[in-house]
Amino acid sequence: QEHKFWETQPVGQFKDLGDSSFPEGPIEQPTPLSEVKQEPYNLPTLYEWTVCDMDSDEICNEVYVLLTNNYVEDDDNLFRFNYSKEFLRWGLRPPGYFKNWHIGVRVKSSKKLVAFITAIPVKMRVRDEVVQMAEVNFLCVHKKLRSKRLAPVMIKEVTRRIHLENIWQAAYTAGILLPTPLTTCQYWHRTLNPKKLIDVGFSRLGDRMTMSRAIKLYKLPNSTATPGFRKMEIRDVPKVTILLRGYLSRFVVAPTFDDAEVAHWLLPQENVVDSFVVENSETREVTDFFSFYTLPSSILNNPNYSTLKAAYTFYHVSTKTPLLQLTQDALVIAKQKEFDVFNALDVMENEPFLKELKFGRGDGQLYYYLYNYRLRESLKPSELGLVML
Ligand SMILES: CCCCCCCCCCCCCC(=O)CSCCNC(=O)CCNC(=O)[C@H](O)C(C)(C)COP(=O)(O)OP(=O)(O)OC[C@H]1O[C@@H](n2cnc3c(N)ncnc32)[C@H](O)[C@@H]1OP(=O)(O)O
Ligand SMILES: CCOC(=O)c1cnc2ccc(OC)cc2c1SCCC#N
Repeated sequence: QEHKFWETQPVGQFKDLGDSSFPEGPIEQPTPLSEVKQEPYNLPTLYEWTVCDMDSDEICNEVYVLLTNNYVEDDDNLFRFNYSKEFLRWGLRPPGYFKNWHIGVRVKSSKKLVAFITAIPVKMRVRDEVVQMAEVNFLCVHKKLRSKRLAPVMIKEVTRRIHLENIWQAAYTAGILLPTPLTTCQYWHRTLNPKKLIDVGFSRLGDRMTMSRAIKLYKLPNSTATPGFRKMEIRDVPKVTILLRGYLSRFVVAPTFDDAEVAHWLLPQENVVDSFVVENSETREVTDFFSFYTLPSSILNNPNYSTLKAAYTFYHVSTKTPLLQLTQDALVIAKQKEFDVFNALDVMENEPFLKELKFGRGDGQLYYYLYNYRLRESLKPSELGLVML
């Protein structure tokens, strides 16, 4: 099928699939910075570029409102992601971030924010190479401005600004198939509130499954089981950094985290990210770690519910406590915090515990992509150590 824009981009092309004669690595070489386009790409006349300063409560709110009404919906239009303002501030301002990579489009006359795209810097390891990349996310065009080829302009503009920082690779995900996925991942869902998921139409009662049986099926203990399981604190950062770096070195593609990045991404923040460590009471050693992030969704067209409270597994490391038990404890915490569902991708070593802990396979795929970087063949999800928001 035609990809008029993506055919022009340095990404693996569908026509080249199966041709393993290409070398692994960058597809295009860097351009001298003096040759990178200095001025922004042209927008249609009525629109103008704007930098969205996420420190400003007013602008952060405009971004929040645009995404709340126009961001990703599932195929059955049951849900639309409802990233919170504090989540957006967290996700978009990691150490070393660039304000002018938080790009908006406004209507010149009304100043209404009608489109958005972001990038953040990440040091990504691909096999044995650490490559400075950008993670591109939150691409959104207002529903009223769809199918006007605005997205390619947004993508070219964020690419230009990233190039100006002498960065030539990027990573991104999408729920749609584009040229050409690094890997294809599967969502899995662990029901915590069966009644609500049935009422909203996500889950169905099988013919032998009554509501009370469904509630019993998904019941969880009232407290965690692992001795030494506690909330992560700032004093844990150095040990968690060592644990996480060690664990992520197992995967073909994974981000590298220094202490500052672990502190940013993994220290608990209410309604944004929860993280736990297992500390051995004798040795004081931190042996395991688990985290999940909070991403609610608006429930569309339902008379009884407006919001789905969803937790998403983030990064975790198990060296002593079995991952199954660690995840079970995270489920217990999520249930205590009244999450309705606990979501996970089949990346890293997640697949084994998913089935054991009564996760159901979702019907949505998540495709991972690299920009301007070719791998000889696509990866299995278990070879990927990257979770994107
Ligand atoms: C070195 C640095 C490099 C940095 C850049 C790296 C690359 C970063 C890439 C971005 C990563 C973002 C990751 C991310 O944010 C996470 S995925 C979430 C994307 N956002 C949504 O789904 C929100 C709801 N949808 C919309 O707002 C619009 O439908 C969007 C804006 C999605 C498309 O607006 P539209 O009005 O529906 O469509 P046109 O403007 O007419 O444009 C159609 C063209 O856009 C291509 N398209 C559609 N959806 C795409 C998607 N999700 N990725 C990439 N490309 C996408 C499509 O294939 C076609 O090109 P083709 O003709 O070649 O097929
Ligand atoms: C109950 C299980 O489904 C979801 O949690 C959920 C919630 N909101 C969404 C909004 C947009 C959306 O667009 C693909 C999907 C969802 C999903 S399923 C895929 C995410 C996961 N796990």
